[in-house]
Amino acid sequence: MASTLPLPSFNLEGVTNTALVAGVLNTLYLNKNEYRGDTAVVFCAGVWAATVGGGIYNGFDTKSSISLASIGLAVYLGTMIALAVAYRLSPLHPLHKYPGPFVNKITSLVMLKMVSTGKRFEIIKGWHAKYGKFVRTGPNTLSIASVEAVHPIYAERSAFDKSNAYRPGRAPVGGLFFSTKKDIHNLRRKAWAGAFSAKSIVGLIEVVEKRTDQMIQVMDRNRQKDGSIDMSEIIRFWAYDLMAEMTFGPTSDVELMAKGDPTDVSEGAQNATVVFEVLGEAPSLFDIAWNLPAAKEFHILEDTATKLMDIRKNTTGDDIASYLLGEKGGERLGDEDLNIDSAFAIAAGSDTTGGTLTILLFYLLRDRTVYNKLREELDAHYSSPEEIVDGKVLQELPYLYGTVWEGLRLGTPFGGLPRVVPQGGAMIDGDFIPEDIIVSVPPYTQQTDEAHFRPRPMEFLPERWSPNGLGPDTHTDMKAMLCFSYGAFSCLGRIFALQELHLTVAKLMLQYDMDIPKDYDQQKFLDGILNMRTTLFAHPLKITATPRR
Ligand code: HEM
Repeated sequence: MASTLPLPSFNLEGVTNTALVAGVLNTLYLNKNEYRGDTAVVFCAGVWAATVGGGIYNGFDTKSSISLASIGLAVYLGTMIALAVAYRLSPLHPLHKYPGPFVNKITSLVMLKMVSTGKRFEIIKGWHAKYGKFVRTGPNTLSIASVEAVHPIYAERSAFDKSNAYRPGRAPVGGLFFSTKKDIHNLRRKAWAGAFSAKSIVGLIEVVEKRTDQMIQVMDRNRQKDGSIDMSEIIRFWAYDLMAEMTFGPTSDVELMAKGDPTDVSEGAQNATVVFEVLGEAPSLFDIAWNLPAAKEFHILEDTATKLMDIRKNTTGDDIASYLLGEKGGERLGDEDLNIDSAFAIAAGSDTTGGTLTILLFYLLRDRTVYNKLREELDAHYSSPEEIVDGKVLQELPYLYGTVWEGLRLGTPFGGLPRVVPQGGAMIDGDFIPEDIIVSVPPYTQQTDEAHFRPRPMEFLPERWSPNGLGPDTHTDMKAMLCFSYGAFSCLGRIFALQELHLTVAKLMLQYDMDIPKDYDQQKFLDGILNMRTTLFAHPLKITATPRR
């Protein structure tokens, strides 16, 4: 092969040997050290350009120098890829004994592609059914379908840090959600905690009441000629308006229910969440993507939040911003952190609740027995939506409580909650897992497993949450519910979200006779649920809703 190249063989040999050695050394280095994707691209481009320059300097023509540099780069990258593949498949790899799809053991790009389908939740569940409790989902990642794994990974004091899947490309590190180290994250969480105290929640729930009343008006206004209403969009707009007001108080002018979404704030934010979720499987690619013109998309919500925060800074109020700005005591966050955290507040509370509510409504409306039982329970306590004055009391209504938890069980938007095994490794459900391995417990697999929820784990049956359950063989294991996660990084809005869902479902039920249109394709709706830390609905939910009085 060398004789066909227009290069003196000693140079070709020199370059290939150097590239080979560099490839071996770099593989050894990268096995223990992190690298940034964009830096790697710049490094390779720099070495390639320097080799071209060196060739020209040594008297070769440009074409020969480019060939020489390209061959060198190919040998360098080829060596690294070959060594990585050999190591990942060899018995020397710490995850060698764990089963999983063959190609997943070689490259994390398979997971990236799989996550981008929006069906990670179902695919992972299928893998656990095929391979068992521990599944090797990537070269260095394990999915562990086990209630025993939840404590060591998420809940204990020694629980693990978040993985690089949370590293937001090249964004300045910071922000509650994106702080991967527990100690740094703890400090930031303190700034937030007051916003969700029992006292603050009372004020926040008033916003839910007001916005849900507005949603009812919008539903009436947006009823189509055939009587149907597109609930996916209305719920998305409701959730964004609500969270923006909770975050910025009355200074928020995110009014999607009133004005629509001409600048695609809600879609842009959802797309950004999807990109974060997908590229989180290959953080080095995220570094590269961050520098591309398309990265504008990531910032639509942040730009909106920055503008609103600039206005909000000039006033005071009882909103989430008041805690981040240090108005209620505590330290004020720096400007960059304020912008990131306020954008995150809107995304964290809107897509999650909106997606869950949409899926909950679908299941509730399609089963008339479930629907009628809930209606009976609510009618026995209230004669109109206006009579509901305390969202907390609603959680004492057993059927409503079961309805909300079934919605959370089947509608959870988080596919995985990846964490890194700390130095020295850790015992997880009887297995010693070495340090630096990325582990996660898959929420949907756990929440729909017959071992934890029986009978009929795939069915929406609110009774399973009541004391008598679905009969003597009922098993409902709250510990298997990962929808809000556990421990240091768990959902701060959990108590609020539960009240919000109870209140909204109760108000809609008391306001309307609701149903799913006869010709609505229910299977298409289910097939179109795409979960990527946010829930996209490829086939929007349509319902009918006639005022009851
Ligand atoms: C059904 C609704 C919701 C679900 C299922 C949900 C679920 C979650 C989960 C699983 C996490 C942890 C994610 C991870 O570790 O990757 C999380 C974090 C968080 N959620 Fe929620 N959430 C919901 C609603 C809300 C609401 C309404 C708010 C605010 C009002 C909120 C605020 C937060 C915050 C601030 C965090 C970050 C906590 C931290 O990093 O310390 N969530 N949520």
